[in-house]
Amino acid sequence: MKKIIIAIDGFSSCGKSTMAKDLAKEIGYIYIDSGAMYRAVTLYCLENRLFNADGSIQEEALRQQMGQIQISFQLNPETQRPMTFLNGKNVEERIRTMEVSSHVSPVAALGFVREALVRQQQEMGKEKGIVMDGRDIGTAVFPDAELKIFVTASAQIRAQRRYEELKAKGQEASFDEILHNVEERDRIDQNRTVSPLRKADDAILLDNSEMTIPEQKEWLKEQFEKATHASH
Ligand SMILES: Nc1ncnc2c1ncn2[C@@H]1O[C@H](COP(=O)(O)OP(=O)(O)O)[C@@H](O)[C@H]1O
Ligand SMILES: Nc1ccn([C@@H]2O[C@H](COP(=O)(O)OP(=O)(O)O)[C@@H](O)[C@H]2O)c(=O)n1
Repeated sequence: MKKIIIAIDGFSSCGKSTMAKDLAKEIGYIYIDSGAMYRAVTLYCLENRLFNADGSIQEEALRQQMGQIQISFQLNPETQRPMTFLNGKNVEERIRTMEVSSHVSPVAALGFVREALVRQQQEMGKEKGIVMDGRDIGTAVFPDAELKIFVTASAQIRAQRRYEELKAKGQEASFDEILHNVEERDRIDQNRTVSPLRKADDAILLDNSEMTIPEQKEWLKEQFEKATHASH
């Protein structure tokens, strides 16, 4: 069967990666978490002190150093989940911290950062057979993707899901801090000039507020079967 490109965009912490990973595993596609790439660049900025005291970014320094930021993914054999590597170091844990979450959106709003990462993302998908989740996959990275999903859920539910995720990792953070970060990131992501977060006209909208993980997995598989069946 012809391999396609599947783009899963949407708001922070609604379950995009979970759905994308589950489907990719089931149909034997590559899975790419584009958000992890923006988080890795943000971690690089934190580790190389490219943030000023007021939280702004030393943009020129970062632009000069973009060529030295190598991001790659390796599958964790135990969990079958991808691990994110920054310049050869496994940073999967660190990129998920609230420190990175509270710095990533301004980094992701920089045009030269987006150009560099989108080029890499498009390279990864050139053979198709890929599921990629993020904010601009169906609008900017793969506008011709054969299947586009846009996921949303109430901010409260999304914050609750992230709260439980961090708690399970032993990264305790207050629900209010997480809710604020989720809403703040969505506001910045939707209002930036470069590739703002928005639903592609041909994307299928899913509000998974009331859906369980198995239900959303089933729903996505059905969309995939329709898309590949229709494309014969
Ligand atoms: N439908 C759902 N119901 C409850 N929890 C969910 C659901 N989908 C995902 N989750 C959980 O919510 C957290 C965030 O999911 P994730 O896939 O990382 O979201 P995103 O990729 O949109 O940020 C994870 O802990 C995940 O297990
Ligand atoms: N394709 C993408 C993916 C993420 N991002 C940025 O990276 C941040 C983190 O993305 P993420 O998918 O890891 O965030 P969560 O939805 O997991 O909280 C987002 O808030 C965006 O600012 C982006 O601009 N474009």
